[in-house]
Amino acid sequence: NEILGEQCKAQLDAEFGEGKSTFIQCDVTHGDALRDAFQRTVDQFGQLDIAINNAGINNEKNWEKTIQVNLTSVIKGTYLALEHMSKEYGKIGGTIINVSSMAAFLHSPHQPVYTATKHGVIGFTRAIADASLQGDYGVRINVLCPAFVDTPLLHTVEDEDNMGKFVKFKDDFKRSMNKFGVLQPSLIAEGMMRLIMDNSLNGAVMKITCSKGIHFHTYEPMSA
Ligand SMILES: NC(=O)C1=CN([C@@H]2O[C@H](COP(=O)(O)OP(=O)(O)OC[C@H]3O[C@@H](n4cnc5c(N)ncnc54)[C@H](O)[C@@H]3O)[C@@H](O)[C@H]2O)C=CC1
Ligand SMILES: CC/C=C\C[C@H](O)[C@H](O)/C=C/C=C/C=C\C=C\C(=O)C/C=C\CCC(=O)O
Repeated sequence: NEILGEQCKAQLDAEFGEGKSTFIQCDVTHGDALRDAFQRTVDQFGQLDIAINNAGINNEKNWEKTIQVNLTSVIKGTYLALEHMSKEYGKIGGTIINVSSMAAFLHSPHQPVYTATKHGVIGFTRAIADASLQGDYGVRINVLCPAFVDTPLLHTVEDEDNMGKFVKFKDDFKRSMNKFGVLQPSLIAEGMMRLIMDNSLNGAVMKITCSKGIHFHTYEPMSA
């Protein structure tokens, strides 16, 4: 979103001064665009410390595109970030956050493929975080799962162009929204800052909900 991206950069310029930020428009599914965006960032700032794979869509009609944006590009973004951060590549470490959703815990008939991608993001992130630890990459990799957040994405709930035949389940989805409430984006930013700053976190699954705020999912140890 070029307009919002430039507006965001202008706000950062006003707060922190010119030259501290850049906006690069990039379709994460498009050829080498994502690779180029990483390279241009490193060329401008000298190194990469933090990467957040956040782009996401909710399109059950073009569900292959949803897999490309929400899962394939998160994997691609993680691997590209590792090329610029991992000790494996002679770099100095860093941190990566992949954005999943509480949809990975509460499945809805309204968005089956979106839900599958968000499960995938958790599985991939936990496994690559283990690889980072055992392979001494020096990179912490965590996953963030917000519940409903007041952003344009949430307003596609009744949109047949996005939901396809599953739009008929919109009332089920809206009942969930009423039950669980809608978060403000500032709390998601707070969760992201915690994942960035807390050096003890790797492979963590952070959940953010109205009832419990910022907290972590715990997994039962697997017994034989
Ligand atoms: N809003 C919500 O209720 C929740 C959102 N999420 C996740 O949070 C993340 C951010 O979503 P929101 O800010 O809510 O939605 P949004 O629709 O406001 O923002 C999504 C952003 O992704 C960008 N994007 C979409 N396709 C892209 C592509 N191919 N290449 C590059 N950028 C692309 C859009 O331009 C937009 O800036 C997504 O991964 C979403 O699945 C997770 C849980 C709840
Ligand atoms: C058309 C809608 C588009 C996008 C919205 C996304 O689907 C979004 O990613 C979906 C979010 C779904 C959230 C669902 C559940 C929320 C649950 C709770 O808040 C439950 C409260 C506490 C549980 C605490 C815990 O289990 O740890």
